[in-house]
Amino acid sequence: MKNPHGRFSARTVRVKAPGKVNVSLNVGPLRPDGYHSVASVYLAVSLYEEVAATSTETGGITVSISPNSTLDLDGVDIPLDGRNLAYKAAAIMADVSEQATGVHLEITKRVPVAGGMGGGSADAAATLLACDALWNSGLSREELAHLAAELGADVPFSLLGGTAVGLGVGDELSPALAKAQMDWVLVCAGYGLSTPEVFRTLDRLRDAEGLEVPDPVEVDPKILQALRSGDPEALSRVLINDLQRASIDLAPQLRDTIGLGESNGALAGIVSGSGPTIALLAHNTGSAEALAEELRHLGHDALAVHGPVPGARIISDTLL
Ligand SMILES: C[C@@](CO)(OP(=O)(O)O)[C@H](O)COP(=O)(O)OP(=O)(O)OC[C@H]1O[C@@H](n2ccc(N)nc2=O)[C@H](O)[C@@H]1O
Ligand SMILES: Nc1ncnc2c1ncn2[C@@H]1O[C@H](COP(=O)(O)OP(=O)(O)O)[C@@H](O)[C@H]1O
Repeated sequence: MKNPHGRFSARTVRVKAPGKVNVSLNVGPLRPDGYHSVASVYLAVSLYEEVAATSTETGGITVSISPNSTLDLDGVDIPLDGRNLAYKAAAIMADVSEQATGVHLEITKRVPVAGGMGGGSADAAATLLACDALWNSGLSREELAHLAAELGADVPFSLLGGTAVGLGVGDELSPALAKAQMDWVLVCAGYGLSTPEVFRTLDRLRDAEGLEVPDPVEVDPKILQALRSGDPEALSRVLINDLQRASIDLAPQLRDTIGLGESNGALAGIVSGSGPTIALLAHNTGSAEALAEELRHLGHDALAVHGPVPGARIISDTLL
């Protein structure tokens, strides 16, 4: 953007986007495109990534990680080049924006990396929205969701937020009703699991059993009833994640973490997405905070969160 003196003036748009927990995740067969058909109920939770997109005069896309990130990123591999999901999001927005400039993306990481909570997807969703504002692209939410689906199966949900059923590869979303806030404790592992490897492990375990894989996959209506009624006890009885056995096959200690949470008052525990983050459902906010405190006392990285929360949104827009 040019100021009244014809000089370039930079602008920063800051967007926050939530991580997610899969309250249910049913996995169908492997499709010819390398993806699995899924039926999932997504819940956006109060752990947010932030992306600050600043226009630059030099052109090109650069990415950095903010020192305000709350994660311990020592030894964690986050590519800062064209493999970064935020970079990819800015690149596809630049392709469709007449007023695209160069852009620097500063990412504040709070969602565990390769944790099964869609942190990279949240960065991509936040970047789509930030670049749309920065470059006055004027895309509708629907058009942004379409671009989001090109970036990854989980990206459209981080744009939408709330509670939603995801079909297809998880990108065909329909909002679901949730009457009340649900309280959870996230237990973060100090390592990541690769999503494709977890899916491959599930296929291997299923092949060895020789049982038929459900096709098409469907969401259990009891999940939606429990969310509609806002009853955490009812929800705790129907949580399901088909990937959980594969994540536990790769990281057997996850079973103990779920057991520890349940023996310390959680209603139920589940692996979030492909893991290794464990999501423990609590009775209410007070019991979630007490459980997180107890697990931290026992040496775990535990955090109380709630959901549903809204999807990606702009938090500031500043001319520098
Ligand atoms: C498992 C889930 C559950 O919400 O989340 P995470 O645990 O990654 O957060 C998602 O399905 C992950 O979504 P996302 O992380 O966006 O996946 P993508 O980047 O699109 O795909 C990475 C790889 O995962 C596998 N994949 C992903 C989605 C899907 N429905 N079937 C698959 O088989 C494919 O091998 C694909 O190449
Ligand atoms: N912006 C990003 N943040 C984190 N990881 C990213 C990002 N862009 C690309 N990646 C790569 O994607 C992998 C999975 O990322 P992430 O979204 O954190 O996990 P998950 O798919 O389990 O939710 C990481 O291991 C990393 O190599």
